[in-house]
Amino acid sequence: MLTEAYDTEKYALIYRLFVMDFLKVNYQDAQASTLFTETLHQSGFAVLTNHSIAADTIFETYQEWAHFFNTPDKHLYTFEPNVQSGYFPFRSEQAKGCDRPDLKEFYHLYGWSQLPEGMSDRTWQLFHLLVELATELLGWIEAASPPILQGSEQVVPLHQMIADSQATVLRILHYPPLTFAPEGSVRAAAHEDINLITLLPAATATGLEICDRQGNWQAVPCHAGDLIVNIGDMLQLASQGYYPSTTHRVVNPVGEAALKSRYSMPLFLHPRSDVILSKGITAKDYLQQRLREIGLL
Ligand SMILES: O=C(O)CCC(=O)C(=O)O
Ligand SMILES: [Fe+2]
Repeated sequence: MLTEAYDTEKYALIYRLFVMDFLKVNYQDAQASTLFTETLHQSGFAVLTNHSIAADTIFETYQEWAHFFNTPDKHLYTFEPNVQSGYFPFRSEQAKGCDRPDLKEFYHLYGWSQLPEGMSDRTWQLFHLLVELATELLGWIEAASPPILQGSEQVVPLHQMIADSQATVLRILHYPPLTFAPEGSVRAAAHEDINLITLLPAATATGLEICDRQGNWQAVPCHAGDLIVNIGDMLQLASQGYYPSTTHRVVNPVGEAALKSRYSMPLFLHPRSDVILSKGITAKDYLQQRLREIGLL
């Protein structure tokens, strides 16, 4: 009887999610965790509104990084492949299976990295707020998961996967104005994220699209204050597909919009490198293989 009542309630929520309020979940809603985990299970993707991170903090962080990307000194921070921390110049990454580089430059900031000189600690504040929120959301995901994700002989529970992880990274991205011929490249070609979950505060411009279950590209609205959450391949693997990773891309703008930079800041929540994601595969081995595939190693 209990299961029946629960199922009816759950289906009402799913109905609300897909028919009335497409994939949006209000963090303050009493049923937020149920809605959130259900949409992630169905589509690997959710938009969180009314969450704890102030739009001003995000906007001011973008402003500081716009300044960084506009100075030649950024090259002093160029990353070393074995560390993967620092500045990644324009056209350094291409999506897995794609032979053309993306039209972006970015900076990778880990908990143990250094900020470029002269920057305030606002980015660190945002980093810690995002990690805190990501940890809470992963807790929701774990609680709503089938037993395999709550710990088994092979796989530890999700909250243990991220304990003391040094691999979580904030990627600050700049997509420059398209004042040149893109030669078949796009801002970010279709890909899936490598990590467990990604938290993506709304970018400064539209362009993000996700591939829905029918294989159609859907533009993701870009409202300041929204936080996009998607599942990455590591969680898809560890959950044996219960949480599917979402294919997404960033398309090239046309007209006036092409003359503007676009900034975005995904936080990639990673497990500790020794964590076993699936039989015989550690997070470290998995990540190394993927970094080679996208040209960063
Ligand atoms: O810029 C965006 O909106 C998305 C970036 C992204 O998908 C990535 O860097 O993995
Ligand atoms: Fe991505």
